[in-house]
Amino acid sequence: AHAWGYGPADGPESWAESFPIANGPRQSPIDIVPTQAQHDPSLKHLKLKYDPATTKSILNNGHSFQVDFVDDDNSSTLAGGPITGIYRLRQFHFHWGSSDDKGSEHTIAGTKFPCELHLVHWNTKYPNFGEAASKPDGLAVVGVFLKIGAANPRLQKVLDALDDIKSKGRQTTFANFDPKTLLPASLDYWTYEGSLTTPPLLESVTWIVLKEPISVSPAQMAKFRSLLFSSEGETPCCMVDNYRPPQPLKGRKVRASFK
Ligand SMILES: NS(=O)(=O)c1ccc(C(=O)NCc2cc(F)ccc2F)cc1
Ligand SMILES: [Zn+2]
Repeated sequence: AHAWGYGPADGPESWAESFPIANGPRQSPIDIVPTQAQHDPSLKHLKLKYDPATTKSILNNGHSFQVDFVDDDNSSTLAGGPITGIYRLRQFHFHWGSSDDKGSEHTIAGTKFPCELHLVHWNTKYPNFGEAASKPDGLAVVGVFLKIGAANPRLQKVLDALDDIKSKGRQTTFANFDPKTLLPASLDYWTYEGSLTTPPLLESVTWIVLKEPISVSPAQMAKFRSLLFSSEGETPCCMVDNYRPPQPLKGRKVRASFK
């Protein structure tokens, strides 16, 4: 079985043993260098349409926690931006650190943020998420940085559900949540062709990383860090530092939607 994690024995430095694509040509995350990104005036604005009624559940999957959405119709979709066609929202999740000086997967000119949100969408030209995940244009993930500041009331609704999913495998219903409330005022973004940042590391993701972060308070970060990687009954292991470090750009261009 491909048991992987973020520890010294099963972490990002050893993923290539089971997932050789880890050393592939379009791996994620990357360090985004704003001065080297090229403004592309042909990039469209992002069109996000999310229906809170599609919210299904919240799950601790042992690597992060995710809010899952019903994706059997086009109620919650992403279009425009660098992508062609319509992509359906499947789930969103986060990556974070054991302290506020690290935790994000993408970095901006070497700057790490304490947390990063990923909204995962799949291309409706394919029959389902699993099929789409194996195609070069199959997925689109919107990344949003979180920076330490005032408490974020919209985030709090998600964090209040974490007490019910403390350990790996725990899942509970979660309803009527609008992920748009987690987005910053500006939808300016950088975009590049990349991969899933966790095994199976498939090179099927068009990354759309928003320039403007949203806020999170130190107390709210403590809530993220109260989750466990471990299952109930196992030796408790805090869910922290569940981020992959930046990967080689290998000649890829990063485009900016803004000047
Ligand atoms: N951090 S990230 O946004 O890049 C990311 C997004 C989704 C997944 C995922 O769905 N994994 C499970 C999974 C992957 C598959 F490729 C097929 C099925 C499946 F469940 C992994 C990483
Ligand atoms: Zn992610």
